[in-house]
Amino acid sequence: MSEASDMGLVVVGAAGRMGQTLIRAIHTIPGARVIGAVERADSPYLGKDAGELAGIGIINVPISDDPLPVFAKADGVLDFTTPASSVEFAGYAAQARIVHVIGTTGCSADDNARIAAAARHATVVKSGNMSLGVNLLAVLVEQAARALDADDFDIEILEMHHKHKVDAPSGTALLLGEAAAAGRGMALAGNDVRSRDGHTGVRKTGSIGFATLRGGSVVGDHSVILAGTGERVTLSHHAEDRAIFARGAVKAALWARGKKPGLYSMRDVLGLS
Ligand SMILES: NC(=O)C1=CN([C@@H]2O[C@H](COP(=O)(O)OP(=O)(O)OC[C@H]3O[C@@H](n4cnc5c(N)ncnc54)[C@H](OP(=O)(O)O)[C@@H]3O)[C@@H](O)[C@H]2O)C=CC1
Ligand SMILES: O=C(O)C1=N[C@H](C(=O)O)C[C@H](O)C1
Repeated sequence: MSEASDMGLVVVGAAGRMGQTLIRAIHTIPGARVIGAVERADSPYLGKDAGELAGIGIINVPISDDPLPVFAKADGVLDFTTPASSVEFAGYAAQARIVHVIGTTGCSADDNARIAAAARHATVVKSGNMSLGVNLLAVLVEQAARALDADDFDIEILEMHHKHKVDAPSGTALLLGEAAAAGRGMALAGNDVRSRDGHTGVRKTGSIGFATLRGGSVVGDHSVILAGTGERVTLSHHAEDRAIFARGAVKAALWARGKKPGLYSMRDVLGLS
């Protein structure tokens, strides 16, 4: 049963894997309701009911290709789409002065700068992973990296995702890399090794390596390995259901409602900062 005070949310990319998972999640969470659903102009799903597509029955929200009128009547937007689309949606969310939760990964430095600029007017929560478990893992990784010296322990990050994923390393792997770098008191940029092939030479002390696996239907597996001489510490997270990301995104939207414009992280939302 929805209330007049419920947060009205628009799901962009409503027909996608996360879009449909979000529609189902919002349906079960008190205080939020779906008031709009957006897809690309040439989507075969335009005009279809977003609830029916997501398998929860008709919710009287047709999928539209025109974000502006939908954003104008919304309190927030949940966005798991593509980097270019998220930059565009950030501009519209800023115009409408609403909450924008961004789960999209693979954003360039330029994309992130544009989103940060939009966050002067919109309340933006952006994270490479919206789950409680991964954000707790990031805190643990930071602590472990701080406790285990770079001269004694090498940090490698391994991730596996389904065969449809288009970006690498995953947003989560990069988030965990940032946490490890913060624990070591250094920047990730310039210390990351994103792939290895051929005669690479020996490992550079203090670098953070990434390895990417893709296949099948894996929702998302991440391991941070701290490898010493004669011992290894491995900190891992295994996502079994996309609902963990969707519930985190709705939690972020409800948390951000009424907060002043700015760029926030899931660590802020979860009180783990
Ligand atoms: N932060 C987190 O916790 C998580 C992040 N993600 C990230 O979310 C993103 C989406 O993942 P996933 O759902 O698997 O991908 P999908 O490809 O299944 O879904 C993306 C959807 O967005 C649509 N879309 C693309 N551009 C636009 C646009 N301009 N306007 C409206 N709709 C658009 C796509 O349509 P079309 O297919 O027609 O192009 C598609 O339906 C990825 O970057 C992924 O890494 C995923 C899970 C968790
Ligand atoms: O594309 C996905 O599916 C996922 N993407 C995010 C990432 O890049 O880390 C989060 C999650 O692992 C699923």
